[in-house]
Amino acid sequence: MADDRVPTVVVDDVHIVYRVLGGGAGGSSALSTLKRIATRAPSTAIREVHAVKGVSFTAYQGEAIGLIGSNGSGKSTLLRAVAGLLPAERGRIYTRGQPSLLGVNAALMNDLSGERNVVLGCLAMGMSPAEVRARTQEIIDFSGIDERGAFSSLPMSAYSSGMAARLRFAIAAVKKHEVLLIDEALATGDATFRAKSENRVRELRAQAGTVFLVSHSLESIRDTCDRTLWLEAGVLRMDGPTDEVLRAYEGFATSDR
Ligand SMILES: Nc1ncnc2c1ncn2[C@@H]1O[C@H](COP(=O)(O)OP(=O)(O)OP(=O)(O)O)[C@@H](O)[C@H]1O
Repeated sequence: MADDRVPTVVVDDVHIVYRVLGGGAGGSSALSTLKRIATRAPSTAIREVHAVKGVSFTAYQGEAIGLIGSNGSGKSTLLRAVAGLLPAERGRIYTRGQPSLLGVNAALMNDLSGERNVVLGCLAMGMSPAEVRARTQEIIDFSGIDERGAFSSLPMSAYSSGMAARLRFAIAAVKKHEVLLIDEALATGDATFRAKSENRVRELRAQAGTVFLVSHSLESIRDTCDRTLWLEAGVLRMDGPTDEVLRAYEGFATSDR
């Protein structure tokens, strides 16, 4: 059967390893350091964390893919690697266009007003100044930050974490992304905003992009994604239709492990 789907992300046997200073065997106390210097032994104070272990999958245009798994299973790490922010130790990641990572940590400037951050964020995403001017109000309205006062003219440092996350989401979601990576963004904000942002994810998906969503809210994943990847201890345990994967994951999460 001919496959006419367009691949947007190909992850081929990817391993990601963090190296942490000061966590190695042999200790990092003054005595062990002195011993090492005296014996000229190489420093052992680097510990490796093998966060993603041989993960492979292909994502296609028009798909919304959920990423689930226990705490520390490697979901955020994999997303950051797809965004090009972390190098793969082994294996390869191919992407169509530059994926945009929309995380709760997306960089905005705390000292600047929400409105100025909208302008900065849009320019950074490659929009023209005219386009930015035309869409600034729409972004602020979508974020809802002005619903309880003129917060858009206040510095971001005056925002609650939910308000800041909503503004970040509104900025990133205004643009059509070939590959949009969302890390827990939908978990922030209140129920009304969550419903709005879930709708926006559906729209982005309809515009033929690929959306990845990392969330601990299985409800969000169920409502937004038709395919789900389940990571456990860095290993891809299951990749398939959301309903099937969630059923297996729920069984795993409630069983005695
Ligand atoms: N900057 C870092 N340096 C060292 N180790 C890290 C770093 N970030 C994550 N890790 C480790 O990598 C592993 C995977 O972490 P990651 O944050 O990707 O998991 P996650 O599935 O997103 O977790 P959660 O559901 O808790 O957000 C964990 O063992 C974590 O301790």
